[in-house]
Amino acid sequence: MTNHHGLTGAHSQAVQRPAAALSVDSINFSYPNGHEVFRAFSLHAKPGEFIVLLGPSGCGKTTLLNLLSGFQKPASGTITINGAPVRPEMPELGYVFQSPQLFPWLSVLENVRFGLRMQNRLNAKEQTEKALHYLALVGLDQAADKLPYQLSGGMQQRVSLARALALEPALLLMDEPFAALDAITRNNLNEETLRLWSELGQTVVFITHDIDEAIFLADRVVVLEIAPGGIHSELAIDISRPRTNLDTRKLPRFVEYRTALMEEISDVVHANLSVL
Ligand SMILES: Nc1ncnc2c1ncn2[C@@H]1O[C@H](COP(=O)(O)OP(=O)(O)OP(=O)(O)O)[C@@H](O)[C@H]1O
Repeated sequence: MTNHHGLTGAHSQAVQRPAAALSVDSINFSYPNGHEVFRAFSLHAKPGEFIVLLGPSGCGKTTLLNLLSGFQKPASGTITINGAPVRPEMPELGYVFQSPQLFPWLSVLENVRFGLRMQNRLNAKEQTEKALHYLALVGLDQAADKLPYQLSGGMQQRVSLARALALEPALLLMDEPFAALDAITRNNLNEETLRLWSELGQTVVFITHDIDEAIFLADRVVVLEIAPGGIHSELAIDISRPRTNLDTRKLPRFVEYRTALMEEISDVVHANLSVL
């Protein structure tokens, strides 16, 4: 596909890092005020696995993502990506946050190019080409010259997904990326996320408190305890891929998983009513 930037778009380049193995081994973490969030917590993701962390508010999901990305350090224990201790500037890491966090004064294209520019990756023409490639993958190459305010919330979150993917991360950390969107847009972006993941193959750690979203996306759903806790339970999602909103969400097995996870979350909440 050639666009008015005179550059080729989707499917012109498919340079991917291999997916990352993530190991969290027996970490302990408390905030400076003494609030303990993790005690001897461990989590492992295989390369290419799609893990969803599910838990009620306050169980430590965001804290865990900050630890996984190296922004916070555990007091003890280790977190490694492909065997190397995690650091925020690792090229293997990509992030998508709950709000798109786009620069309002930069075009959509420049927002997606931004990380490549900051990391001095590629020359200017190649950066633009790569940005357009990932914009095309999220269906927004035609919006390259628009400013963020000209896009809907869902489109802005697509741009932020393209920005993360343009760095070709081996581990993509997604912190409730679609929580602020309406249900229809969220379902569409769930489908979009799976399509991109099946194409690009990175390891994904996705945080949500939405049970249906967790089942739809995951290879494995990890239910977290209220802090200070650990893993309450895990559920392998044995539903074939590709998954689509129309077909997958009505499967009897999907409904069984939903009931099972509602019970797990209810256990977590009822065991901790005093702290919620
Ligand atoms: N800077 C901080 N200092 C002290 N305690 C904190 C700090 N940030 C978070 N906490 C506490 O740590 C626990 C975990 O917080 P965290 O934000 O990771 O939970 P969460 O599961 O992401 O919640 P939510 O779904 O509401 O965002 C909570 O009890 C929270 O009050």
